[in-house]
Amino acid sequence: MVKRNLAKFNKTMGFQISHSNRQKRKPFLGPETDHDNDDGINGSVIGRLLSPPDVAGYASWLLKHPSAWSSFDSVMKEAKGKKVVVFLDYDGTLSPIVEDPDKAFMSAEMRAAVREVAKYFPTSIISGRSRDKVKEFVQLNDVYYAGSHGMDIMAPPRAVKSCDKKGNEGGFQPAKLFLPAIQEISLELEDKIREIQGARIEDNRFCISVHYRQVPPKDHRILKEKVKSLVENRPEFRLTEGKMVLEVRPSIEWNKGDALNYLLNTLGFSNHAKDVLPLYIGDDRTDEDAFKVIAARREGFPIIVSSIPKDTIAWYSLRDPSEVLAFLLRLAKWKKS
Ligand SMILES: O=P(O)(O)OC[C@H]1O[C@H](O[C@H]2O[C@H](CO)[C@@H](O)[C@H](O)[C@H]2O)[C@H](O)[C@@H](O)[C@@H]1O
Repeated sequence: MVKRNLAKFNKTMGFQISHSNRQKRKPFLGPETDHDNDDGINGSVIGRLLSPPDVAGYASWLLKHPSAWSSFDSVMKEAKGKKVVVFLDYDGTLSPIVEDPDKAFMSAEMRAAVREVAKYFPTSIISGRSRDKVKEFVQLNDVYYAGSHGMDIMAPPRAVKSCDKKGNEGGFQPAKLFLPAIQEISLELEDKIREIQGARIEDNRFCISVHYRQVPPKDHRILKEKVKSLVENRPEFRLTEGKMVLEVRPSIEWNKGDALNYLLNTLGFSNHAKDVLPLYIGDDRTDEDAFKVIAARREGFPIIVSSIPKDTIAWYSLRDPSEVLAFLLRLAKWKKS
């Protein structure tokens, strides 16, 4: 049985897989109650040993979300003669998930790969981090940056079409009016979680992350309850969950999917243009909003980064940031040749 599962797994990894999931996609089921164990921290490398049940589960998940790497040639056939526009998430996609959010550095190889991709395709990074922070990590000029889950967008000067009231070229900040309230709730959160060992707050400008990766598991529930109760009393905010992080954000209808559409427009591509194929790579729940936008277009490449089976509407998958790196290099090479 184990042998058969392993053989199936190898076959799945090695051969091209049909993309029949595109017709039979399951809807995204929304946030689960706990999101503690799905990020493969310390395990997110190619060649990680999977236990037999993992192997079988991952192999059958791969049939629904084929590897964008293994099926590269057939996937990219669709892109011939069309304009591919690249969107990348940061944490868990361009950098591995690490204990300390301040140390989620991107490797020099990954930076070079993104630089190479940006030479051939319009490229944007859409992150939950503050825009300044993600730019500090990425250190590239020729890409667009959208921070705070898309609530803080800045285009590079070469593609800019518009200025905001202060003359900031290409700037778009739909949650600007919330800034004073965000600062207030940030102080309240600090106060609420002060006593919980390991809990930390990250100021992402238009949203706030409450991290619990370093909180002892016995205290997770209490931390979540404290944050939830605070947000429940502030209707101008809502709560989303990421990888061992709670994210407090303004209750506006704006997410990574809206940012993707905004950037497509800024680049001069109509949202419905048939010759434009958005490619989005991301690993977390907030990335599902961007996958949803691509799925609604029925064309493009929504790619989830995961080394374990998970609920997603992405059509394709990559195991971890090292596969993302390999995929990006191949994408640039494909265009070059
Ligand atoms: O949209 P993203 O770029 O993926 O940002 C989402 C959150 O990523 C960061 O937190 C996650 O990565 C950390 C570093 O690996 C890890 O320690 C943490 O547990 C993860 O949740 C970032 O720190 C958050 O502010 C972002 O919202």
